[in-house]
Amino acid sequence: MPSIKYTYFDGRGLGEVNRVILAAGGIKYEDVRLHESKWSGMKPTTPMGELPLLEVDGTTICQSNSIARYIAREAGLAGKSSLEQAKVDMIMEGARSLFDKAAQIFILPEAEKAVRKKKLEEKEAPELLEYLNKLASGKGYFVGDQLTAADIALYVNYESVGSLTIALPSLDKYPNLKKVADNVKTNPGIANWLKERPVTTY
Ligand SMILES: N[C@@H](CCC(=O)N[C@@H](CS)C(=O)NCC(=O)O)C(=O)O
Repeated sequence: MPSIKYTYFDGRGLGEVNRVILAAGGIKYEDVRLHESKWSGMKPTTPMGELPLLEVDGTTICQSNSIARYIAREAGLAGKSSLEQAKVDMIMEGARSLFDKAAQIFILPEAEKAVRKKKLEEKEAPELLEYLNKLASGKGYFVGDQLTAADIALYVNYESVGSLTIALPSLDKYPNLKKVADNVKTNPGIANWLKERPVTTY
C-alpha cells in the first residue's frame, strides 16, 4: 500500500471530487486541510504554487484533474478501455466547467455579479445539464454500466455549485442525472464519506 497524502484548503472547491474518488476506491490517505494562514509559506515549496496536491510515496502531483485521473485509475473508476477513459475525462471536464463558471462569478466586480449569476442559473447551467443528461444512460452511468469518476464529478460539482448559493435547476428535471447522483450517493465508500466528512461548503 503506498503512503498517500492529499492536501487542500478546508473546503470543497477543487478538492472534493478527488476526496470522493478516494472514498469510492476505499483508498486510505492522510486528508490534510491547510489553513489559509499557512499557505504563503508553503506555496513556494509546491510544484506549481497551487493546491490541491497529492503525495504518493514522496512523489508530489498537482493539478486537480491530473490527480483525479491518477486516483481514478488506481481505484478502478477511470473506464475500462482507452476510449472509455476519454469519455470519463470528457464528462469530468464538462462537470468541472459548471464549477468553474460559478467560481468565476465571485471574482467579478460587485456590480457585475448579479447579471452573471442570473445567466448561469437561467441559461448556461440548464443547457449544460440538459446536454449531460443526454450523455448519461437511463441506468445512471455516464460510461459503461458501472460507477466511474465521471459520475462522481457530476454529483460533486453540482453539489458544490449549489453550496455557492447558485440556484441550479433540480436534478428531478434530468432523470438520467438524478440516477447518476443516486448511484454516487449510494456507493458504500461514498455514502460513508458523505456521512463522516468534515462539515464544509464550497
Ligand atoms: N488548475 C489548477 C488550479 C488550482 C487552483 O486554482 N488552486 C487554488 C485553490 S482552489 C489555489 O491554490 N489558490 C492559492 C494560490 O493560487 O496561491 C487545478 O485544477 O488544480
